[in-house]
Amino acid sequence: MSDTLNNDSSSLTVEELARQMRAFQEQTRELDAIIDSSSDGLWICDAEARVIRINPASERINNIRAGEVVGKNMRELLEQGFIDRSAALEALTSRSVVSQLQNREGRKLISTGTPVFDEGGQVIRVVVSERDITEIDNLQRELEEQEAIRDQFRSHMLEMRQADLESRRVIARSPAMLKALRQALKVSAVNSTVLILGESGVGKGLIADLIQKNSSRAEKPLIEINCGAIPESLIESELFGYEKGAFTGAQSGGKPGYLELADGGILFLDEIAELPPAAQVKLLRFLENGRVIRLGGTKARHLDVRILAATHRNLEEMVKQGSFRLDLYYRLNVIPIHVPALRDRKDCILPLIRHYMDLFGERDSIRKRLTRAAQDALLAYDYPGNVRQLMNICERLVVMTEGNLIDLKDLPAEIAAGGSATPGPSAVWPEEMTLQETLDSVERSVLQKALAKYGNQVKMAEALGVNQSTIARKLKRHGLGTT
Ligand SMILES: Nc1ncnc2c1ncn2[C@@H]1O[C@H](COP(=O)(O)OP(=O)(O)OP(=O)(O)O)[C@@H](O)[C@H]1O
Repeated sequence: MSDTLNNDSSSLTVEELARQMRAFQEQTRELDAIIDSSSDGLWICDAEARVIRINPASERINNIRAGEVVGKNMRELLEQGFIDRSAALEALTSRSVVSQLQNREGRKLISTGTPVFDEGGQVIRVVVSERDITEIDNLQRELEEQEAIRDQFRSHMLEMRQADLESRRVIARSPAMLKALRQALKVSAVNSTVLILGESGVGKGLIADLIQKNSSRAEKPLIEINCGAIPESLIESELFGYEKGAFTGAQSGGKPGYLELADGGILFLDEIAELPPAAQVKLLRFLENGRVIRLGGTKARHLDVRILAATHRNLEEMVKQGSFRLDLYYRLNVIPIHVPALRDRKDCILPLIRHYMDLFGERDSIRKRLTRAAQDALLAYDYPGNVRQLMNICERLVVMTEGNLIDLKDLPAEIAAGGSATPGPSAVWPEEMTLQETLDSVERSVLQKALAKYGNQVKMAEALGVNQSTIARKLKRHGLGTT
């Protein structure tokens, strides 16, 4: 004891031993914490493949308690069918890192066995880590299913569009619409980019179809995409395609974009004003050099695609406001075609109504006619939704009206109101007229309208709420004749 106390070197050794012991205990605690907190399962086996330890994640993943396997040999566990493959055994045999895909308790695991060597090169341990990839696998499958659905939807849309095209006829009577059609036919023959402008529902899509049908690319599909309907995050990959692994969820083999699909044909970019800025840049590049690089790729593909674009927005105004690129606007606006609003081509209204009433009537085997009053009201209406709205009105009238004759009362209220409205007394007082003169003028105008509508005094009296003798007297005074 005194030796130890008096001998400096031996007392140092004791302290050093104690310090080393503390350090060792600390390291062991640290190691325990790492092993126990790992979300991957860990198995530690000795050189004979006997299980020394498993961590809580492994207990969870395999649904076992450590006590059930610790002390047992992996060969034993394999024989008992407890596991179907052992990464530990293979790592021991091959003396190298081994990864295996395993199915356990309905879950998918990746097990990696790593041999641990001593200084002499002898294997002293094998550490096996297990990762549960069931969720990742499910997500991957879901993604692939989503992609497949999207592809199906895409080809379905193309098929529907093809069928739709075959049943479409362009009705045009007014000079402005005939001019637009002539322009469309003229540009069909060339390969220039065309920008089709006009309000929503005027028939811009129909003009694009007409150009395609009469072009040298008629045998190739017209691929149409609505730039406003594709989510902003997808539009670039949809348009330009992507290479394998370009982003999370990308199909493993990569995918061609609509531009590639339209190679040799025509791509119709509807609602072009909604194209996000990054896609605007890429489209401009394509229009300049005819080349496309898929997302995540490096290889440029040369494509022969004619571009038709359409919008109901004022692109010039958007350029001024900085929301649309001027250079792209110039590239697209090589040949602009303006499709007039329906209210600016009243001559087209009745032929369109006839066409659609026949079409829907034929479809449902119903034949209906419009009264004169209903026709007048339909002619006087403004059609903010243009031909698309007129089409819907016709369908509703054919399907919903009782009997074969469609009258004013059968029309939607906003249209009937416009048609039946006899102008009320003018709110503006013409200053050169006396009150009596103004009243007389209004009375005359009302009588004229009622006369035109009913044609006889009895019905006029009924409609205007006076007796027939009053009507006769007033007609005489205004010099208006009746039966
Ligand atoms: N002149 C026409 N003759 C017959 N049908 C027409 C005519 N113009 C438009 N239509 C029909 O009206 C509907 C709307 O037309 P279209 O989709 O071409 O309009 P749009 O201007 O492209 O509309 P949006 O800007 O909303 O895309 C279509 O069903 C189309 O067949």
